This record gives sequence, C-alpha cells and structure tokens, in this order.
Amino acid sequence: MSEPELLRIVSRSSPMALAQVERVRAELARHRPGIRTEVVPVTTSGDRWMGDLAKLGGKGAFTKEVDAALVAGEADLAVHCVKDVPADRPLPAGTVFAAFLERDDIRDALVHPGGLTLDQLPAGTRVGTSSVRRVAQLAASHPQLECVPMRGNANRRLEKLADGEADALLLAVSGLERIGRADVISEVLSTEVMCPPIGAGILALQCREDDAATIEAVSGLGDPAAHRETTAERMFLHVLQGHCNSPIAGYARTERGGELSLRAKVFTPDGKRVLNAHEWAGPLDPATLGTSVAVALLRQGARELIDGIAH
Ligand SMILES: NCc1[nH]cc(CCC(=O)O)c1CC(=O)O
Repeated sequence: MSEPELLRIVSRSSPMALAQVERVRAELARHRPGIRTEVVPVTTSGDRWMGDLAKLGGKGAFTKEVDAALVAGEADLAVHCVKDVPADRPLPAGTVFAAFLERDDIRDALVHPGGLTLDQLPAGTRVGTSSVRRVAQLAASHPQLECVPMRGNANRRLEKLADGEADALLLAVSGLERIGRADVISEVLSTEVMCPPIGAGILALQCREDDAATIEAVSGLGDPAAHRETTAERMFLHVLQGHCNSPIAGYARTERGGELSLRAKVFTPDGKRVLNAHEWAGPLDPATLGTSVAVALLRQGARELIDGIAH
C-alpha cells in the first residue's frame, strides 16, 4: 500500500490538545519520516460552554466537532483523549480507532499554591472541580473540604486558581505534564484515594474506516497494553450505561506476567455509598473482563444507584 504524503490531524485547540498532537507528530516522524503532517485545530462545544456539561445535552461535548471534521474529509486523523470519547455508543459511523498510544500517568493531582497535601488542607478549603467522579470521592475521603464548580481547559483553570476562584484544584497528572505544568502539583493522589476515570491517560488515533493507507501508517504507533486496557475499560462503561452525572471510576492494568485486571467503582454523588469490584482476566479477553466487572457492579445495585441520580 502506498504511504500517504500528507496527514491532516484534527484535534481540539486547547494547549493540552495541541501538545497531544505534537506527541503524535513526533512519534509519526520516527515511524514514518516520509509523511508530512498538518494540524487542523477545532473548537468543540465543550470548550465553548462554561456551564454544567450535563446541561449541554448529549455526550461527546469534546469530540463531536473533531469527529465531524474527520468524517467530512477535512482531516485524515483525529486525536482524542479516550476519557472524552463516549463509551455507551459506537464511534461515529465510518470511523475507527487505529491505535492507542502508550499510556501516561493515570492519577489525579492536587494543585495547591501553598504546597499542602489533601490531608493538610484546612476545613472549608475550596477545591475547584466540576467532575462528579472527583466530587464524590473527595466528599467520601475529605468531607471537611468544599468543592466549587470549575470548568475550562487546564491552563484556564490554573488562571482561575490564581485569580482566587478556588483555593486548590484537582487535575489529571498526565494533562499537567502535557501542558508542561507538572511543577504546580502539590500531591499526586493514589488510585485508592482518587480512582481515575475510564480511559485516563490514553490517547486514541481515529481514522475513517475506508482510509486503509492512513490506518496502516499510524497503526505502528499503537501500544498493545493500552489497547487491551482501553478495550476492557470501555466495555465496562458500555455495559454499565452511565449518564453524564454518574460518578464512575475504574482502571485496567497489565500486571507483571501480562495478566490484565480491572477494578471499578460507582458512587452516589455524596460519596456515601460505593460499589466496588476487582477482577482478573484469567483466560478472558479484555472485553469479557469489562463485561464481567460491569455485571458484578450491576449485581450490587449499580443500575438503581445510577438511575437514582438526577441527570
Ligand atoms: N476533561 C478534560 C480532560 N480530558 C482528558 C484529561 C486528562 C488527560 C487524559 O486523561 O488523557 C483532561 C483534564 C483533566 O481531567 O484534568
């Protein structure tokens, strides 16, 4: 198959998204030095809307416009955070994931200008986050802290923190590393304290399914462990069928020896109830592991818990 001369890469235009594109370009330059790349930045509805994401209607607030450019042929390759790609429905018709890049840090970080850790924060400290997953877990572990809504890309949130809109922030370690601001991290939170979201730290490369040349050109960037972990995590979420207000967390990990495990949790918004499951794949394929963990949580009442949350 002949190699494409030019790959037009579409992505959100936030600093984090553009850093992600630069990683893809650098990896592609190593694998396929003959291919030129061009960046097609788009603004998504999730970038524009600074209110409650649930009120935006429907999922995919950070992916819709990027996918549309790919489907329309205005670009050949889309770069997404797996975390932002809805898992309860198929990918947009005519598109496929061609590769998942090697996974970055999956943990969340506390950003506190005074350098304190979560346990050291005084009662009433305002922690800026609009994530129902972070709010529920923080309420469970540190009920004396107060969560205040905080949206916008990571750079914007750091500005809002500096402006005093909150006293501290919770942000993904990987995101801060991508924008070159790991220096603001005051504590990296263990996955026991703050279980990550499905797909944390993984970038997906999405192509048109009939564009075999592009799929072939980028498939070498894929990481097999990231692929297995994404498959297990997204199947888990697909079976669970959450909505935008359901606090769901979980991650698959390829342990030494190569075996995959998946742990996952569902919370009430106040964090007072937690359903918890952890299973090993054994002979199961990743998708079946994801299904099994979802069923384990459904047996514990996850459906009723999720449906009981306003959305
Ligand atoms: N919702 C925005 C978003 N999408 C992906 C990441 C983090 C990077 C990743 O997990 O790939 C972030 C920022 C954050 O949650 O702090």
